Amino acid sequence: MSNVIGPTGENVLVVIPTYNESENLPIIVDRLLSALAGVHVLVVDDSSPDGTGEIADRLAAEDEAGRIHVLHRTEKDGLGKAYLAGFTWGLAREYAVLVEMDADGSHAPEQLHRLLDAVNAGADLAIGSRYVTGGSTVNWPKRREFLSRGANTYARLALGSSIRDITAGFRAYRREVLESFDFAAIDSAGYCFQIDLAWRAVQGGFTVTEVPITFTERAIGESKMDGGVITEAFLQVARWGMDSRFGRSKHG
Ligand SMILES: Nc1nc2c(ncn2[C@@H]2O[C@H](COP(=O)(O)OP(=O)(O)O[C@H]3O[C@H](CO)[C@@H](O)[C@H](O)[C@@H]3O)[C@@H](O)[C@H]2O)c(=O)[nH]1
Repeated sequence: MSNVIGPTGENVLVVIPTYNESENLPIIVDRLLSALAGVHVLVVDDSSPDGTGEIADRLAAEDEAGRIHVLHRTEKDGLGKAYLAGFTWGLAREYAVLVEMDADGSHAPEQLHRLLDAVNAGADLAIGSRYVTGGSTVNWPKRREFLSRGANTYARLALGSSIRDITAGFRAYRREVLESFDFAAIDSAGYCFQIDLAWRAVQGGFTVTEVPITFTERAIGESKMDGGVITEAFLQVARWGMDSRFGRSKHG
């Protein structure tokens, strides 16, 4: 399979969802464009009260190369909906690969090339994984790691999937993978969106590869994880597991 990505990330759109990330956003965008000067960035902001959206607009105006774009949404509507809006924007343009990355520095832009290398080597979906050999977490509270590992074990068993870090939020999709999904049928709002899309890719017959990354707990701001996110993931995964066991519709 031919390389679709240029040496400094040309043809790649990095979608960054933001809610109250005013301090983190300038840092992450600077790190990203320093690491890979050829990528484009799309910030999807849900009218953050702390002014993240305005900061994103300023960063976009200041980047003479026109690599930074901003999508403003009217209210906080969950990670999944923010990504779907970002993907829709990206798929309407020429990008060959669309990347998911958090704004808070948990995902190191300096490691993005690992995901892009995997795509160039043939992966349709490359997942930056904490739970394969070489992957790790730094400063993550024990409670969060326990929850994350538990969610991954549960998803593996319920779905019969072999992906070690199916909840990971640092990943690169070939555009064809996203084009194959019916976005209108994707109703996962919170972090189970990550499981949802990875499972759709597996069921669609795409090649999913995990590459090791280091996940570092945010230094600034707060996680948006809450009880609703956990309950949604638990129920959705149970439903998808049953669907797949009983041969019902592909997904969702
Ligand atoms: N636009 C928008 N952005 C949001 C929303 N909720 C969260 N975000 C943004 O999504 C990113 C991840 O949110 P966090 O709240 O920082 O996530 P986390 O708790 O650190 O969770 C991480 O681990 C999860 C479990 O592995 C992952 O599923 C998740 O993607 C993320 O990597 C951040 O950039 C945050 O601002 C929302 O409703 N709308």
